[in-house]
Amino acid sequence: MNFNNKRVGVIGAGAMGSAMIRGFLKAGLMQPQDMIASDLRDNALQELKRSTSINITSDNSAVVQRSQVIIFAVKPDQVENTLKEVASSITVEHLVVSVAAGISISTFEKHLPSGVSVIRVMPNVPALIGEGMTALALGSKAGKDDQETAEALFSALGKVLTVQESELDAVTGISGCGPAYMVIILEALADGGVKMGLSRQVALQLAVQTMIGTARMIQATAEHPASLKDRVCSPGGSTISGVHVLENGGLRGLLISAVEASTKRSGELR
Ligand SMILES: NC(=O)C1=CN([C@@H]2O[C@H](COP(=O)(O)OP(=O)(O)OC[C@H]3O[C@@H](n4cnc5c(N)ncnc54)[C@H](O)[C@@H]3O)[C@@H](O)[C@H]2O)C=CC1
Ligand SMILES: O=C(O)[C@@H]1CCC=N1
Repeated sequence: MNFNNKRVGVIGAGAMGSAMIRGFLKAGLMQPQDMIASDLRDNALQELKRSTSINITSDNSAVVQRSQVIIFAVKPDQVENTLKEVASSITVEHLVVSVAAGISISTFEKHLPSGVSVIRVMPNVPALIGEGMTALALGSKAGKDDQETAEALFSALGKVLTVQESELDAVTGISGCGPAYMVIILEALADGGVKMGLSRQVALQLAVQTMIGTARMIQATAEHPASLKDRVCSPGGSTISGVHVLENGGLRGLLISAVEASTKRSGELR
């Protein structure tokens, strides 16, 4: 079986490239023989081959030749070189997908033969376990079929939204970068528990399940976060004492500034 009779190739098998590959396989969307990945690092490719059995190559053009959907997952500063290397062998039969932060659709369209469909997406690392968040934006040549292909591909990795390309830097600032913010919060909550005498293992388990449970509850009920906070804060109780410390420390302002900084930085990468 392969995905809608389309073979998928990934150029750049690093953190995000390999998370997507593993996510597609885990979701049963395609079989290992229908996937190919290229990278400059032989050890990364060998490890991917060992753990997933997908096809690997050090030759980016082999990915183009053997795939209908080509996902560019190299660092933003490597996109242009990689694109120039393979652009002439890409045809209108291909769908080009880029996950590179900040690299515009027009950069791709400028280098590719005219008529090639491009979709720019911003996934995140929880794609690895099917809990990803992906936003996608359509290039000028991408049609309904291309959108459906990309949505089917990325919905195997979690939730998918279609947005305007102009919104993708802000998407990057929240969900692209967000896993790093979330684990910093988790680690710090666990540190608090350790400071108060809990074992690291117990403290982390408490923090993780609290984050999952709270997020799932907001997702399931669409309750406003402030209303849930109010329900947890008993009058004169322990939560409001902790909330006071967070407000004094400016946690909200810090998180807003973090999203703003990531969004701006993403915009500088193009
Ligand atoms: N790490 C993350 O959480 C997310 C990353 N992204 C985007 O994904 C892309 C990749 O990021 P990461 O996976 O974090 O970086 P990474 O450094 O882990 O992976 C990039 C891979 O590309 C390979 N590479 C470099 N030049 C190459 C070339 N010419 N041909 C083939 N392979 C080449 C590298 O050896 C490396 O394995 C970036 O554009 C980033 O903006 C998007 C969303 C989330
Ligand atoms: O840090 C970065 O630039 C990439 C984009 C989103 C997550 N990681």
